[in-house]
Amino acid sequence: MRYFTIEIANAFRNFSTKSSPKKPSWFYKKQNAKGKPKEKKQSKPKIEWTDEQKSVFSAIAEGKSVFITGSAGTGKTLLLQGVIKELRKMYKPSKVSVTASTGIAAFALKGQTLHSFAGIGISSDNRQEKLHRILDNKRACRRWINVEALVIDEISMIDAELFDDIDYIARNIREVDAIWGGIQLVVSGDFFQLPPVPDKRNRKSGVMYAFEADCWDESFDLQVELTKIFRQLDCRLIKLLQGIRTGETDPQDLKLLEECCLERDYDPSAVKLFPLNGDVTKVNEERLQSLQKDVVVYKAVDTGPWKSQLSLGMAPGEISICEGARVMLVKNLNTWKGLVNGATGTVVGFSESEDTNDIFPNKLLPIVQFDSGTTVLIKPQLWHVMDGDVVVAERKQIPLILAWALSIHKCQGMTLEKVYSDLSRAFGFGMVYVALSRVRSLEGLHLSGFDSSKIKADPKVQEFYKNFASRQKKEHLDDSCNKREDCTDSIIGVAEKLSPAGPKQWFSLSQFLSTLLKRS
Ligand SMILES: Nc1ncnc2c1ncn2[C@@H]1O[C@H](COP(=O)(O)OP(=O)(O)OP(=O)(O)O)[C@@H](O)[C@H]1O
Repeated sequence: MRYFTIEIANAFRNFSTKSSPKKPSWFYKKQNAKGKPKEKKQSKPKIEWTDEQKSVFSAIAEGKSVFITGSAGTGKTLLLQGVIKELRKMYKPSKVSVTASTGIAAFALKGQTLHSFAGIGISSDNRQEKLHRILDNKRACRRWINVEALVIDEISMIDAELFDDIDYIARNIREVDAIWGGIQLVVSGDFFQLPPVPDKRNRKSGVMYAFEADCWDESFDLQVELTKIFRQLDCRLIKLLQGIRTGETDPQDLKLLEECCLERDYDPSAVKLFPLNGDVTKVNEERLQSLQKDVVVYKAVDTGPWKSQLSLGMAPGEISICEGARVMLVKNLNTWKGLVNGATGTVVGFSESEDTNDIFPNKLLPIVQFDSGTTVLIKPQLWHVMDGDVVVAERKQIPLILAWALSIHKCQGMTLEKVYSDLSRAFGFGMVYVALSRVRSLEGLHLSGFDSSKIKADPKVQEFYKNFASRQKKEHLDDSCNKREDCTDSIIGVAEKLSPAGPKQWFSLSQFLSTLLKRS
């Protein structure tokens, strides 16, 4: 097997272009006057926000701090993207900081990790030491003073102590003795998904999740649980996943899972999900080598002072591919055509780039046939690490990773058509749920090494959501009582105004109406 290494900025210099592969017919279709493939203008699919999602937008517009939660596939990330747009209109874009607990989630929102925003790095300092470290860091201080709205995604992986530390830092640096120093906070995540990485601190204190933080309740004016699931349509799968999420599966659900374990013809287009990284690398390397084709290695070009942050995201520092390799897109290229983060396909060849841009002279780019049927020439893309609205690092790379196998940690947040998961080494809370909730249908799910003892939900999280549901129910009841009283008052008001002989003659009718409405 031969390897061709390509550094994107000098791409393909090492690669002989004399015998460049013949371009497929689709490549020449729809050329415009300048000889470039003509992109047909596509309208974006329309999003119909649900009432729950709309309630978040209203609260945001009123300057409220909001916690958005809900099962996998209820649209938390999509909603967050809409909210970020609104916040940027309300404040200046530079005043809105977008963060997440993991690099992958942060990149998906074009943000940065919470640690890097806060200026605390990965440290085990106590609260005061952290504060002093930030006070010595001018850029971090400026960020804290400048920010008006802070977004935090994938909150399930932030631990309670860090959540309290950051509130303390915000108050002290901004010198505002109000919760979070007066910042509008928007937090999103599902505590039934992957938990914080256990460390010495949270093991010792026994306090783990952000909702256990002292400042949690005070941090939000509104906490919303999204209930409409968009990712799956099959009621049986939705019920099964709800049971796995909360750790309460019934025998019928388990039977469905057992059927997914039955020997079926292995579908090579399914993504293999493993709990451990070692298994992922092994499978991908073995499959690549088994193809016995010339391999092209794409090396990312990284620039900017925060380059080190780039490796935390999904865009690989280096990717080796060859014809026949199974790959996955790690960036949304065209939502309408289904070329979205998580779309899988096969490399069917390479083609010389027609891009005359100086930075990319004569490049061979992979041609991928996606499982949806679309075949596309994949061009290099840019990923940014942002500090507010300033780009502090940039990566240029082909937006692909090998996709025979993926780790369950990496797939959190993705939607996948077909999954083959070996759960024999699944560990900890939420792992089985995260793996299984990626698929859209039962037909797309194939399991091995599964036994029901691997389904684990933390009792603390169960308790949190039980209280959450009863609180929401109570708030909903109070709200509808208030609305009903308002409605009764208006009807009585109208009746009194309409009375030709004054309000008194209408009294019995209005009293009757009032009693009726209050009773109903
Ligand atoms: N209001 C909506 N109308 C139409 N589609 C929606 C809506 N909200 C979400 N979706 C779609 O539902 C799917 C799942 O959404 P999303 O990935 O945001 O869910 P999530 O709650 O963040 O999931 P996870 O917890 O697994 O990360 C996406 O394909 C998204 O486009």
